[in-house]
Amino acid sequence: MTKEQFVVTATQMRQIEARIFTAGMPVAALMEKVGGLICQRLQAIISPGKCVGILVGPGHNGGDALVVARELHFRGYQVWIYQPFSKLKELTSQHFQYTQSLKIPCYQEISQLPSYDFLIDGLFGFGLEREITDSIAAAVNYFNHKNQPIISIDIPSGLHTDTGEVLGTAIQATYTFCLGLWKQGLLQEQALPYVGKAELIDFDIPLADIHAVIGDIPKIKRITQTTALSTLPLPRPLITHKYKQGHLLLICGSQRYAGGAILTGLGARASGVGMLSIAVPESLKMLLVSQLPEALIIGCPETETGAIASVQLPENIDLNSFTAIACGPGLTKDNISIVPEIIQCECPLILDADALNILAQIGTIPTLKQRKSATVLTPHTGEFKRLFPNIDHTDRIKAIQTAAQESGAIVLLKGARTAISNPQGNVWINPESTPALARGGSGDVLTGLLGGLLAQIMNKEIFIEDIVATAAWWHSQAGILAAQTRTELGVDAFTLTQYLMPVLKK
Ligand SMILES: NC(=O)C1=CN([C@@H]2O[C@H](COP(=O)(O)OP(=O)(O)OC[C@H]3O[C@@H](n4cnc5c(N)ncnc54)[C@H](O)[C@@H]3O)[C@@H](O)[C@H]2O)[C@@H](O)CC1
Ligand SMILES: [K+]
Repeated sequence: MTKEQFVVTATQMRQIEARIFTAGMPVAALMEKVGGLICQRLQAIISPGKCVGILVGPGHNGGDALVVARELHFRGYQVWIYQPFSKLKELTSQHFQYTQSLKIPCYQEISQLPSYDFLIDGLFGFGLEREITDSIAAAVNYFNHKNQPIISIDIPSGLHTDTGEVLGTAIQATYTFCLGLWKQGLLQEQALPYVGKAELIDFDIPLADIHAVIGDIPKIKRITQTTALSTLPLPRPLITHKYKQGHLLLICGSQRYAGGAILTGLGARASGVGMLSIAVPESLKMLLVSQLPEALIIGCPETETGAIASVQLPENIDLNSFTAIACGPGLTKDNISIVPEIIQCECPLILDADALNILAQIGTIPTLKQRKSATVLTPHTGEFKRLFPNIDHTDRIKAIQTAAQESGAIVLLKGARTAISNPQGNVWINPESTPALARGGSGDVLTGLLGGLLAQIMNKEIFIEDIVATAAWWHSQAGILAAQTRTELGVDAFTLTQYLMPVLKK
């Protein structure tokens, strides 16, 4: 595993740190090393001679900031320090004393501060334990309103290290240099407006110490390009045929939402699945044939309102003929009997969109308990709340762990930081996405893509959860690539499907 994949809480980081110190690494030496690495990155961002304000807190986050202040001072930057605390931790205090002997200007009141080009935020790191209040809160708000770039050391001051919640107020960083290992809070959706561009500063924590604290197989992992591309493109043997490369059944669409079926189909197409069958209301059949000529389109009897009344498969085929089924996009809730019918299948099943709304209506847990094989639920926040009304979702990671455990399903909670949990509580977080994907139909594309990937892994040694994580990564990377070429407003769901392949070619 690479360091980029690990995610830690404040407690875990403290335990890892303690192991390194117990093993003999001097605390001051580590701070010096970290400060030096931060400086190297800063010099690439801030040109020489610029004025840099350094915000110094009472703990070791402030200590890091003081090492940075001293180094930038010697590298020819105009540095000043804002340090409003009466009591500092010992090491921090020593560094502070030295910066004062160097005559680096220091201020305690924001009213006295000179102007600046950049700000380095070393107020609080993972030691923040309560809300920021009073004059410190006022200072944080003052710096945020200045609209000058801020670089936060470890985590924007004011964010909860684990949940990403704002404790009182928080620095809105332009960049966050996360130290050593990714802090869980930086990957939580609510932290996003504060984190800016986040990068990891690796300071050589021994793998043995990481594993000793978070286990051999970490509970929470960041999805990275390396992990995603370890399964993509799915390998194909030289001698094979279409049915050996997966047979996916999509159950989707209605007269009201015909486009959802097409987009789901196009997502599935991009997965490379060997055979694609799509069950839609009979009246949509020709439309689907014209859009997806390679797919077997199954016209189903429809309700008066134009929804699928029942899934009628061709002769010699039943639900167990497929290697995966995905159900939901564009279904409507007009016929709720469709979900109890589909969950009888013995292959992996994805439930999305209206299939989730129906599931919420008929009872999530008792319905899913009847399933014998894997189920993947792909709700957005609104659907999640309907499915699991009793689960507090302030901490999205905890929420999906609880949901997955209660339901026995793999839960993929969509959002700016899509997160996935399996019933054992193992979590995968997608660390990169784009608001360009906040658009009708983009979830349908994900369902098709995921379905197609799931259908193909049956005889391969790939875990379902890993392929779910891969699908989330692939989908968001396609959105990012499309937004880069077409702007954030140019990524409609159809366009998105056209950028899935280029992600892999890149
Ligand atoms: N984990 C590691 O291995 C390393 C950690 N380092 C730095 O050390 C930091 C953690 O240092 P600390 O544990 O000293 O913690 P912090 O520097 O995050 O701050 C803790 C201090 O702030 C005070 N405090 C907490 N909440 C407050 C509030 N709301 N208002 C006012 N005061 C408050 C605490 O009493 C304590 O004195 C990391 O974030 C990182 O920057 C680095 O120096 C090097 C290596
Ligand atoms: K900070």
